[in-house]
Amino acid sequence: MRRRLAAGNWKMNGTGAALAEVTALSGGHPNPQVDILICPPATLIQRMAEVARGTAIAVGGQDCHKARTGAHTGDVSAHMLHEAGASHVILGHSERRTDHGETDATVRAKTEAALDEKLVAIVCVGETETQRDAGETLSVIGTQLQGSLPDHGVNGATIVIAYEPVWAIGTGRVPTLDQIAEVHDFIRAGLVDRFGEDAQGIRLLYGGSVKPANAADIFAISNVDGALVGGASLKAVDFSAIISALEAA
Ligand SMILES: O=C[C@H](O)COP(=O)(O)O
Repeated sequence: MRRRLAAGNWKMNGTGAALAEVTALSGGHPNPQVDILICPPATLIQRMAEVARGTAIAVGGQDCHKARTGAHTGDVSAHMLHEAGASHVILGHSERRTDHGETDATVRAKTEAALDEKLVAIVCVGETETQRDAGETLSVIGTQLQGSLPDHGVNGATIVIAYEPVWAIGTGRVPTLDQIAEVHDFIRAGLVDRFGEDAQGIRLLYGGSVKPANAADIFAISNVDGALVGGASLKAVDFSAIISALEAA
């Protein structure tokens, strides 16, 4: 049985004042029936880890470099994230793929670096609207998965997959429940085909305009084990409602 996961991606939002949201969230969920993760900007990871210590909230990064140390101005390594108190890292988010030209090979190298540091890697995949309209969704997802995941060390304790249709991120548009189910079933089958029965333990998150109002319907879908939430994770009141929906699913 996979323990469900509510993950918040704060993206480039949040300064010190936002740590109050973590305190509010932990107060509302002292003993949650699901895992809760927040991935703040790198500048807040250490402080958030201190605020979250002793609570049920885990803290993660939004990216890492493939190298452990070195001359890479502006980058943060998996080793540094771990040392700052992170237990997870989001990799291959479509905003990284677009803004920073990250390829599947880049994501794979970063995933290997994360696993080396015992960070859980949340590997993101998703099609653009053009690709969906062209009927390419499953082939795009399959290619991204094949290229972004290492051949070894992939199981439910090390990897989470987030399916995020690019056109649904921050737009208020959400695929139909059948469309989400189709992709999640496809991802599960592909993971089991490549990694064997261990892949049954890998959690699959849906991401893209998840809100309190649509969370319950999405969480009722087979092979949806939680969500990667952007905008609605910034305020404890919204994220809390999504967590409660996941607990009830
Ligand atoms: O990582 C999170 C996703 O990009 C979803 O963002 P959103 O919930 O604001 O659409």
